[in-house]
Amino acid sequence: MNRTAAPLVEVTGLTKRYGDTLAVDGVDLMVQPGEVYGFLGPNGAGKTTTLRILTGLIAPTSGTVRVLGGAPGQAQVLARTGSMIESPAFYPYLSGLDNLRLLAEYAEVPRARIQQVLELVDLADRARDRFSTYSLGMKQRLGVAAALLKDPELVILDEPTNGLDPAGMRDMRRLIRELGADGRTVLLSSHLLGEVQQICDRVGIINEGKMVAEHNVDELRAEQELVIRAVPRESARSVLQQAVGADAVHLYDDTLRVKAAPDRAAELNRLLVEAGIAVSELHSTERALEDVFFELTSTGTEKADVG
Ligand SMILES: Nc1ncnc2c1ncn2[C@@H]1O[C@H](COP(=O)(O)OP(=O)(O)OP(=O)(O)O)[C@@H](O)[C@H]1O
Repeated sequence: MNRTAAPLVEVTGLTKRYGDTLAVDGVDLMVQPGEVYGFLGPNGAGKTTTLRILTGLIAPTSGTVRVLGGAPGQAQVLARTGSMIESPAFYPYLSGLDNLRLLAEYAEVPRARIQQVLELVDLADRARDRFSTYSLGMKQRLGVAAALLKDPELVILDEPTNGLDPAGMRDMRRLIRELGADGRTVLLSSHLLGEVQQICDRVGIINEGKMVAEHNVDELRAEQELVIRAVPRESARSVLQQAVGADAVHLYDDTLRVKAAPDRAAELNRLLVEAGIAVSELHSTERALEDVFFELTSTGTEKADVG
């Protein structure tokens, strides 16, 4: 990630008011080149409103917004930005391919690019089928394909996995990770902490229009706990303490809780088994978004840019 280059998205003191509703309340947000940034918050937190402002669909009430060094909605900014805000609109009786052809013509994108984006989103095989026959996951992927037509530097996706079944979610997560690995900058919104943890480098948490925290995702991951049920328990505790440090292991009910990322589970399991300890349960705790909010808000509003 290039930290010295200018941020692709720079938002300061952003506010949007709808009548009496303050949908966005003084949000600061920076997205750096090459990062996958997750904008996380419950329904109604102000995510869609913020993304609509960033793509020039609506104007802010106050605050400054720079996207790719320009104002949102400017032609040269739009040319370098791909977005999918809410459900993408396509002609149901046209194929995915024909829908993309129309968009490519409008955006003056060479036709050869269409095949590339269809392959990127894994829709090449079904490209000639009518849009109306697509699963929701395929419809969303076509939306991402459309967003990628201009080969944009910045991709903005509003709740890209919303409403998808587990397989559809997995495909979409994989696709977004690929976009990030490709060096593209991605800003996505989600209400699912687990999803953001799997896809993003950094996460900004928004609640009731305000940014309550901004974190490097590795940090959030490090805060996760593994739950381990093993006998004899004291031997298990000492094996785990040797592996991850005494402070990172504690007893809760009749399980051991270990502050460690889920990807250490296999290694810890192996250490326990090698020490002759019987492990009957080992899983990571799914920290609910509400828990994270509770922790963040109970100690006052935190805003720490750790990127
Ligand atoms: N066009 C509008 N007119 C009036 N109020 C609106 C409008 N759009 C959004 N709001 C309100 O602004 C607040 C933030 O909505 P927003 O859609 O940005 O939240 P969100 O975090 O994207 O949630 P969701 O995932 O449910 O879309 C909500 O209280 C919503 O009701």
